Amino acid sequence: MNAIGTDGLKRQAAEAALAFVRPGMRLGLGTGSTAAHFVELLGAKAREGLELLCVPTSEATRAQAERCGLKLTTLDDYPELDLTVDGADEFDERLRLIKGGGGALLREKIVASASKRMVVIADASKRVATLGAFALPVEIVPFGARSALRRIEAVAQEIGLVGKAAIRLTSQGTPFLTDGGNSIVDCAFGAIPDPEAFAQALDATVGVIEHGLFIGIASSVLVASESGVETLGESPSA
Ligand SMILES: O=C(CO)[C@H](O)[C@H](O)COP(=O)(O)O
Repeated sequence: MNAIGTDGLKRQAAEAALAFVRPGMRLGLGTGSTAAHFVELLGAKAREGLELLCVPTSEATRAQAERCGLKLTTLDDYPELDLTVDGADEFDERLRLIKGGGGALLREKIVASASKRMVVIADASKRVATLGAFALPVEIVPFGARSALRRIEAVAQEIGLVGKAAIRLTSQGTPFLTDGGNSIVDCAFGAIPDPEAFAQALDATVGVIEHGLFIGIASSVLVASESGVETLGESPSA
């Protein structure tokens, strides 16, 4: 535990992301505890008169954004967004991410991919040399979930990844379902030396809807540590 605390660092990263926001922007709002700080800060700006239109990446974020007084829209009305700000479970020096710890990876990837820029906000504990210490979430169709899980293990093994994959459960022991009504498989395969190869293999696996490897999507990562907020990738003025 550091002096500021993890939550304080998340807040600092969220504050730094405000520098990327301009009046009139169409914004994607991420999901999770770090993104929640950003939504709260953005809500305060909106109440001061900043005009924005926002697309939430989950029902939880939608509810928070509504409470904060942010104006919401959809990708159907605005298929292209200016900016998405979201958290991550892990990131590396090439701005590759693991996301989906909160189970929102599908909408998060759709919204981020529809955005000109994706700014990731994180405390420094999320920074890794090699992705994979955090079990990779993979969203699958609930029908035949155990078969999909076996296929995921098999394609992982083909590229040298071995470990345990498990269908995510709630704290009550019932199957966890995403906002879209799908299941999540958490893949604890350890270090993923070639995330591109694993992403490609998962993309081609029957039953897989989407996975939490975000490659070539993030344009910046704002990393908060005791020594301040470091910007990896593009700065606000880019
Ligand atoms: O991908 C996510 C949700 O699906 C989150 O961004 C990720 O889990 C990080 O969460 P937190 O900011 O609470 O650490």
